[in-house]
Amino acid sequence: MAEPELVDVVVLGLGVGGEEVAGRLAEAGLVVVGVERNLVGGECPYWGCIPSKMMIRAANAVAEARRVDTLAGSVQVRPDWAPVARRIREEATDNWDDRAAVRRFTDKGGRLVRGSGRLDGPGRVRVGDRVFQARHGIVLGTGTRPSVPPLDGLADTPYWTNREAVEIADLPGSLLVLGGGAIGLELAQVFARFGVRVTVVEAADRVLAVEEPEASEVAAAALRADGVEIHTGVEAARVEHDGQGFALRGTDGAEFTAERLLVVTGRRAHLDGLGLDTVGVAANQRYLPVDDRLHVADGLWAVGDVTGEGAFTHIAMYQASIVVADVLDHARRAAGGADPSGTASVVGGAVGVASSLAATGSSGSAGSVPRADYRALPRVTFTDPEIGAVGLTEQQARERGINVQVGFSPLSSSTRGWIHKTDEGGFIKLVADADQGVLIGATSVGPAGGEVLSGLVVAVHAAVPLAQLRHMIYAYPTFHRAISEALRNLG
Ligand SMILES: Cc1cc2nc3c(=O)[nH]c(=O)nc-3n(C[C@H](O)[C@H](O)[C@H](O)COP(=O)(O)OP(=O)(O)OC[C@H]3O[C@@H](n4cnc5c(N)ncnc54)[C@H](O)[C@@H]3O)c2cc1C
Ligand SMILES: NC(=O)c1ccc[n+]([C@@H]2O[C@H](COP(=O)([O-])OP(=O)(O)OC[C@H]3O[C@@H](n4cnc5c(N)ncnc54)[C@H](O)[C@@H]3O)[C@@H](O)[C@H]2O)c1
Repeated sequence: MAEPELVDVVVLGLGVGGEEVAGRLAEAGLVVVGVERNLVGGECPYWGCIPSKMMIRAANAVAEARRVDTLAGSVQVRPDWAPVARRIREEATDNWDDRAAVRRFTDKGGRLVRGSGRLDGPGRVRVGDRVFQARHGIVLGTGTRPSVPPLDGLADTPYWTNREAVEIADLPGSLLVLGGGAIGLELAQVFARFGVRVTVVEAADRVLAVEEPEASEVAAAALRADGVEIHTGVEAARVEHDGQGFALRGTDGAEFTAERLLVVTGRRAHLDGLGLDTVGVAANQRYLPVDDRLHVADGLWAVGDVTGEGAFTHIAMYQASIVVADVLDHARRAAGGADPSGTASVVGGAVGVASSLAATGSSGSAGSVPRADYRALPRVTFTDPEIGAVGLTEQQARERGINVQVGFSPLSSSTRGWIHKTDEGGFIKLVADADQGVLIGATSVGPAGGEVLSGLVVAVHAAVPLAQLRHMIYAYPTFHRAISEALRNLG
């Protein structure tokens, strides 16, 4: 067996969260090995947020141009996928090549080990026949993969996941989308706006079922207006592919056909084959349970989608800053004692950083390491209109026994909504804790729903008293001014 190589920290998986942790710890002077088996940067830049938002930007340009017909005369729009595919290939993903990301990491002092890593006992990671012993800890940021339902016939067909959908050079004539969640809705609207005949099949009784029912209604109506067929409450039973196209049959016998099938029915964490059992952590869990400093076990942290705290890039980045502060804190405290391994110079780097952080009050002692707080977790589904939400939905708040007040205001009744002609709908919905006198959740749907959300995130995060929110000045005529009306309607 190879002699273990002694390092400070090993980060397994260099997606959004892992790369951030590994890069910042390396910049802080620790000896950091980052292990990545695919592309440094992970799902978001190559097959997730960035290319999908480029697709959305293009599709929204098409839709906005068509709105000229209602507002300003007439235009003829002939959508073409070629510039979108080219932009994704050349600008977003560098043809799915991570050389720039690798350089970004190694320039910070990190060491990249390409391969599939697994835990090999406490503090140890194995990558092929190389073994690393991490003095200060291991961080797991292995992300997720599509969770594909075990439907009869599906496995043997050339179905798409988000990866194939993002990589296409040519559009299909028709597309079945299995799953009406965030990915399904965003991509369904894009393809429909480029002329693809799109059908969404969703098992729950509404699309985007995790958000407010009013948001689901607006999203469904907007997609239908773009020509998308939506079938909710349909349990898929089996799939067939005859070389030309797909047929999807529901348990009720309904059949849907299309040239292509996109399966976007959620994600599952990469935990199998990670060697979790070698450190006493159960491997058969859906996610890795973590505490508020992202600890999984002694000397073991997790970051990003694997934690199950919300599969969003901003959650991975938020958690990463906590992990960085906590690992540096551990390194500083370890350096305060004896240095059995004799890598004092490396630890000296960590001590330097940790103590200077302590001096500025931003980290450095256990008490000042920030703790994760997800009360004001924001999420935005980038359909048009955008669906922004923060904190609890009305139903979640009621299920917690909170004395709930709800305020609602349709965008169409605000001056800006009326001027804009928000035919696709939009609204502000507020969920307040009447006893505490603060907002605990909010939804903002509209042409700039994700941007309008920011003020509501501050309100929930900082528990700004309702009285103070009511006596704020909201610029006229903005979309966000609808918040003041929703506040007036709280009851
Ligand atoms: C289509 C789509 C659109 C999205 N849009 C948005 C959006 O608009 N906004 C948003 O906030 N979020 C969005 N997301 C979610 C976002 O992409 C994820 O939340 C984010 O990528 C999570 O980062 P992560 O570091 O946890 O994992 P990942 O990005 O999945 O990275 C994990 C990395 O670990 C590697 N890995 C796994 N196992 C091992 C192993 N054993 N050894 C070595 N390497 C390993 C993988 O190869 C991968 O590179 C979207 C996702 C998808 C699929
Ligand atoms: N804008 C963003 O921030 C953004 C965009 C895309 C994805 N994401 C992240 O990625 C995650 C995964 O997205 P997703 O859309 O794959 O998952 P999701 O969990 O959001 O939605 C999956 C949908 O598929 C449905 N479904 C599951 N099994 C089914 C079946 N057998 N038949 C029919 N429907 C079925 C579910 O009821 C659900 O509505 C999201 O939860 C989100 O965290 C974020």
